Amino acid sequence: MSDDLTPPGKKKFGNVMIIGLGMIGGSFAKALKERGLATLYGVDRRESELTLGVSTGVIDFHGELTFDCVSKMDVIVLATPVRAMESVLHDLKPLLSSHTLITDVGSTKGSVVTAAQRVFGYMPTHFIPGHPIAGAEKSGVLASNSKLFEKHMAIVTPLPDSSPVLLDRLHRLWHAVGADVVSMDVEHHDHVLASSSHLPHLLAYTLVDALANGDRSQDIFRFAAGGFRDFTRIASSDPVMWRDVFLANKEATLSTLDHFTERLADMRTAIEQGDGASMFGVFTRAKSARDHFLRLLEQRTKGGQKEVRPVSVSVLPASVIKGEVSLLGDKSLSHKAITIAALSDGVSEIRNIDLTGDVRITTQAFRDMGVVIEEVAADQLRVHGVGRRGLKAPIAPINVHQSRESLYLLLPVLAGQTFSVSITADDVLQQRPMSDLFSLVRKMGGEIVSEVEDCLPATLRPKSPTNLSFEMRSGSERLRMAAFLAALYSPQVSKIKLDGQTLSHCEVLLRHFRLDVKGDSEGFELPSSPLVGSDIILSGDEHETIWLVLLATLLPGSELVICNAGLDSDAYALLSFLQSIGAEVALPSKSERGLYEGNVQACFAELKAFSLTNEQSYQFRDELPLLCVAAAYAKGESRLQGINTLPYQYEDRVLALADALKQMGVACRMENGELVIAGSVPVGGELDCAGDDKLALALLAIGARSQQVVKVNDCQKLLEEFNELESVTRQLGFHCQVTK
Ligand SMILES: NC(=O)C1=CN([C@@H]2O[C@H](COP(=O)(O)OP(=O)(O)OC[C@H]3O[C@@H](n4cnc5c(N)ncnc54)[C@H](O)[C@@H]3O)[C@@H](O)[C@H]2O)C=CC1
Ligand SMILES: O=C(O)C(=O)Cc1ccc(O)cc1
Repeated sequence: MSDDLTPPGKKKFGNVMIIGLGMIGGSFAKALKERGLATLYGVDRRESELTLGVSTGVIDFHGELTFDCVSKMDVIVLATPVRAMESVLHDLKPLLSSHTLITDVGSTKGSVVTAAQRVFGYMPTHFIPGHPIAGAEKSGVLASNSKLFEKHMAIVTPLPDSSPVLLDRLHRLWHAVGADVVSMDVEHHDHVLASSSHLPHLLAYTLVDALANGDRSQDIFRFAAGGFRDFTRIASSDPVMWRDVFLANKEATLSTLDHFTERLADMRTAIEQGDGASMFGVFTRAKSARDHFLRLLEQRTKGGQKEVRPVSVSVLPASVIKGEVSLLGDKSLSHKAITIAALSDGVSEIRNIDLTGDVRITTQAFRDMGVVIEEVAADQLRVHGVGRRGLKAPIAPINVHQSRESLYLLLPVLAGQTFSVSITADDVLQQRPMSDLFSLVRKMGGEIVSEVEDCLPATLRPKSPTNLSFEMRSGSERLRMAAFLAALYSPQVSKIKLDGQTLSHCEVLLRHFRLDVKGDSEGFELPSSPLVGSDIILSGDEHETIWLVLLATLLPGSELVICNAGLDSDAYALLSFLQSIGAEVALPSKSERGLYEGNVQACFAELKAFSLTNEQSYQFRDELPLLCVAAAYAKGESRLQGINTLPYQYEDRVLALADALKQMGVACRMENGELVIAGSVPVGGELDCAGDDKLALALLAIGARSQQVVKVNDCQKLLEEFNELESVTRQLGFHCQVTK
């Protein structure tokens, strides 16, 4: 019978007996009872716990280990200390029938399975062990809490012969009290828990005992600060329970204790020798690992739901842009700089770096693989590079969450390491084919396996690398950087053929870190030589630069100077195109590094209508929404060809912008894949960017000279990507007002 089809009059899980009505048994009973899911019977060797159990509403009835009582149970839960379970099973054996699910909550699993095998001579199919990963340092039925298991994990450790129907019931039971259920094999469970739970309890008990019995114990406890209290809370746990755990999980505890003892000895040596660098390395890695772990835990306990508060941004018309600004480095450049610095030999200082949003994901991934990364200031990092092959195997899969940028940088780097590693992502990025990237990894000679072809999650296995020869079929800057990183692992020289964009930040960055990248618009040759740690100041965000230039062009009276521009050839070409249609823009000249670096200046100018060829539409695909706004304010009819041949995400964005223009009273239409926009003054009003930051900036630009205020909704992503929006616009004297 399925547990969901409960007959009328019977509770969902029927009769449940808890043997050992202490803190955990009591909490489980209370959770089921409060939810009306079962009739609860308690058994305990202490009568007082049962009486308290009934009077505080934790259970319905005293139970008994008699045939009459046991045979009517649907579920029996063993919740005594682990070493008492064998004698309980012994008492139960003659009373049991195979329809009853027997499970336990013990902190060790191997010993419970062995106990059952000793009692029954085999592992009964209806005994399926379990373990909630929730608890406290308290004990006894009065400490029970019906919410204890909510949003915590419950591990089940089925054996090959376990009854599938009863296993399903066990899952449902834990799920019903709010736990997330995971399945694990017994041996793995005991090793993992030995490290994550048993060792910390051992250390806490030993520390308190060592200090309590030392010479200065009075003062040590008198002057103990919060750290001591935090570290030793679990030394108040029940001694019987923990003695049983260490007797029951001897081998796994010894192995994690040995590993820890070695690391403690290293730390002792570091202190003895005054080796601050080693200490610093351990402390930074540990801090970042713990911060990361706490963030994950917080996400889990919040049910994985980040609270998203809708944000709108309004641009107030009749403003001007006046003044000088420096912009923060863009996020994609920030990801790249961290990656290259981590793979360099030696220390790099990166300034003007954007450390917000998903840049943290790339940073964390390298920290998880042993790179020490210090946050010197809000926009400055010091990266202690470990060399191209110096990363250490992470203890868990690398998770890129929702960041494609992190994924494209990390995958080729991981494929070049000598260890096996898995890489995963949040649901939105999982199961999305990324054939270009996976094929790049295979071209480097890497082995990558995934359940769904060319999708995450995936596992990389070390293989001997081959010389990379890669032809880019798109102008994607992300893939270009991925290919350059892949080239770092070729035995000799790599060749990368390009399609489009002559100069990008990718090769400029690599050259800055002393890699001799040779190449031109056709393609590149990269040597297999080390990267050298270097200091760098990242130039200002190009997309924000172009947006500000457009605003200055549209707003009469504007005079804008952006001091720290660093334009690649596409950004330079786009600003030159704006010049060609009438914009008054002064551009910096080419620096030695090949970028156009220095000041960009702009002031008001009247724009002429223009035509974009198919090729130009593709080249400017990232900035097409801004060009559509330019067309809306230009005199005459502009034509943008080849919109229907763009990759779908760019086409969608242009079409969304065309809709917004229509809504603002600007005439535009599609004619054979060509977008035609007739310049006129937009009306103003409320628009929605559907969470797209690039679209949001363009929609705000529509409001530059509109008749009424333009308010753009759904701007959370925009503020995440351009978190200086308010401060920069305020500094330049025009107002973007953020409302939550
Ligand atoms: N305390 C915690 O945070 C967690 C404990 N566990 C596991 O849960 C089990 C119970 O732990 P707690 O509830 O914390 O302990 P507890 O001390 O609060 O409860 C244990 C109960 O078992 C009873 N008991 C002992 N021997 C018995 C026997 N032979 N027959 C009948 N009753 C007997 C005791 O009288 C007591 O009421 C242990 O196996 C422990 O490893 C699992 C997860 C968390
Ligand atoms: O009190 C705490 O922080 C714990 O660690 C609780 C705990 C104790 C034992 C377990 O098997 C599982 C969880």
